[in-house]
Formats: sequence, C-alpha cells, structure tokens
Amino acid sequence: MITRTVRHMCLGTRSHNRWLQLRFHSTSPAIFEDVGKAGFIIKSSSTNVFENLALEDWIHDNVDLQKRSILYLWRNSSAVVIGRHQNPWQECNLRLMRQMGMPLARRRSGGGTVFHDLGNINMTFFTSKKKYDRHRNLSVVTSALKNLRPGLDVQSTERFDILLNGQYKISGTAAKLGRTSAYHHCTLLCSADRSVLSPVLKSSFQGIKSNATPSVPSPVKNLFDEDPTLDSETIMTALACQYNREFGFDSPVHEVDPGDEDCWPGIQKMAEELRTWEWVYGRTPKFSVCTDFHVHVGSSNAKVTFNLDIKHGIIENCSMDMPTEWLPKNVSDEFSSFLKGCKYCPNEMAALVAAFLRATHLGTESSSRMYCLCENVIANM
Ligand SMILES: Nc1ncnc2c1ncn2[C@@H]1O[C@H](COP(=O)(O)OC(=O)CCCC[C@@H]2CCSS2)[C@@H](O)[C@H]1O
Repeated sequence: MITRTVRHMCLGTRSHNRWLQLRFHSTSPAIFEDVGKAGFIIKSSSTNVFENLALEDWIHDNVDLQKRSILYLWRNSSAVVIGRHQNPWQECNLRLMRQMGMPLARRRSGGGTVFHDLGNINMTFFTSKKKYDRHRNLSVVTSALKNLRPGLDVQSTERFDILLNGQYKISGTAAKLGRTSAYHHCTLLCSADRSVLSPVLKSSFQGIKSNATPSVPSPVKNLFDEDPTLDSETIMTALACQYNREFGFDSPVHEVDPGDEDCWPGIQKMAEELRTWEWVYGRTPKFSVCTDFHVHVGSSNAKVTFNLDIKHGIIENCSMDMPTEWLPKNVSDEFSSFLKGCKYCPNEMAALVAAFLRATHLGTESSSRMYCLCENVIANM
C-alpha cells in the first residue's frame, strides 16, 4: 500500500487547504481527487498524545462525515489516557507518572483508562452517525489479524473488547457520538511495556468517593508475545487493507502531521486545551476524599482525619480533625479555610502552604507539625 504525505498534497496555504475544501466545498470533485473519495485512511506522524487526540477532535469538528468515512491510525509515546467522565486520582498512580514524566490525557470519549506507548496501536473509525458500527469496525481488526496469522485466536466481546485466546484483553473500545457524526476508537496491544502498564494503572490514593466512571480492569497480553514475528508496521498495513476491503474503499495510507497548523487550522489551540490542568483534572466529576493518616514530628505523633469535597478539581470544602494538643484548633481551622478554592494539585498546594506559613507566624514546633501535616495531604494529590 502506498503511503503518501497529505502535507505534500496540500498547496500549503490555508485558502487552498484540501481539508478545508473537504469541509466547505465538498461537492467539488475535480479539486479533491483522493479526498473526495468515500473512504480515506490517515496515519499520524506524531507520537504526542495531545497532538494525536487534537487531530481526532479536529476531524470530528471540521470534516463532513456524511459522505465519507475515515480510518485514523496513531501511536503515542508512553501516556495514560482516561475517559471523559473519569477521576484520574482514582484511576492511575499520579505520583509514579509524575516521577516518570509520563503525561496524563483526558479524551473526549467515555469509558475507562488505558496505557499507551509505541507498542500500542490506536485506531479511530470516523463515520456518519448512521454508519457507526463498532462490531463491523472490530471485525476489521480481527480479520486483519487473522489474515496475517490464521492461527491467532482473537475475538471481539459484547463489551467491544478484543480478547486473545478467549481470556486476555488486547483491545479496548470507546466512542463519541455527535448529532450527525461519530467516532469509535480502539487500542491494540502489540508490544506495550507491561511492567509499566500495571503500576501506572493502580491508584496510589485512598478514601476517594465519587460517581465517576470506573475502569474495568482485565488481564492483558501483548499480541507480539503470542507471535514475535509480527511488527507494528505490518499490523497497520493489514488494518488499512482490511478496512478498504470491508468497506469497499481503495485509499492509500496518507501520512499526516497533526502539528501542522496550515493543514489543520486551529489544531494547536485544540492540543493546548487538551493539555490544560482545567481539562485533564478540572473536568473530573465532583468527588470527596476522606482519609486518615498518622503524623510524626520528633517524639510526638497524632492521628489526623481529613475530609475534602472537590468540584472541577478545586477544593470546595475542607475539614480536618486531630488532637488539639498536637495543633491548636484555630490553626487547623484557619488552614482548612485557607485551602478552600485551591486546586487539588501538589504544586499549587505546596505554594499555598508556604504562603500560609509565611503569613501565620507559628512557633517552630507548630510550623514543623504543619509541614508534616501538609506533606501527608500533598502525598494524596
Ligand atoms: N492499551 C490497552 N489496550 C487494551 N487494554 C488495556 C490497555 N491499557 C490497559 N488496558 C486494560 O483495560 C482496562 C480498562 O478497560 P476499560 O474497558 O475500563 O476501558 C477501556 O478499555 C477504554 C478503551 C479506550 C480506547 C481509546 C482508544 C484511543 S484513545 S483510548 C485496564 O484496567 C487494563 O486492564
């Protein structure tokens, strides 16, 4: 299958951009040649999770999907991707991810949390809402794999996972349905680093109560562990071929750069929005944290109970309970009210704590206790 670079097909200026024409002048076949066709396959040249998710948004918002379907193939460097209505504190080990410098992304589709790295292939099937068919899309994946290796036991399930050997998940699905258009996207675990996948998908926090969508953990396996002769390029080519075959299209795989603002006007702003704290954390459904911990300073120790209500990622209510001989009640009360309005974010909290301690001239002993208390609170963020 020929791989083409869409950038080369574009004339370079916004006014001549073929994708814009796709949106605004989609009835002009002479201009379109390839993109005027009913089926189109693209593959991202980027491995940046935010850029790649932004391209999904861009296509969903800008391309007329009534007359054409698109298969979008993409891979990301290591990242965790949560569903639109999920709670990241509940779903992943944020502390470990921060230590590893691993990004967390919130996608616009629902569903659970998955781990991505270059050993994981993502596919997005864009269609009109009428043509939206997850079973058929997943049959493209399973047929592509069976065409490559007829001995593989891969089957899709009722919940739109794909299982290997009837028990190991190799693919998870999510979808976004708009008024007239839709996309279904799914993963394919080929050779992801499972020594990272498991620990990053384990929350390190306790005492979270929320109605956010929980993930459904499953035993996972990499496809290449089953057949080490496979590789990602071969799989992506097979997926593209099977997509054309299943839907009667004849699209080559067009390589696209989601960082190319000329090609996708406004995409950088979309990627920026996906990177913001307000989107990644602030979109978490309202939740509360009720936790207790022991604090030790020198020879003194105490049990602290901590209650927080968090809305849009911001602390709405805060109360803490501890022996008054350990920390005077007026100090803990003042600190509690100081935290209201603060982002549930370790960096922000550390800065606020420093400001609080500067402003409230506590004695050395109380200051040390406050630091200890705050360290414990921050460790839960
Ligand atoms: N990459 C990947 N592929 C398949 N299964 C995974 C993966 N990472 C983790 N898991 C397993 O799935 C569950 C979560 O399953 P759950 O069913 O809760 O969620 C999903 O499957 C969501 C799939 C989203 C697909 C999108 C496509 C493009 S952007 S992300 C997790 O706890 C692990 O056990």
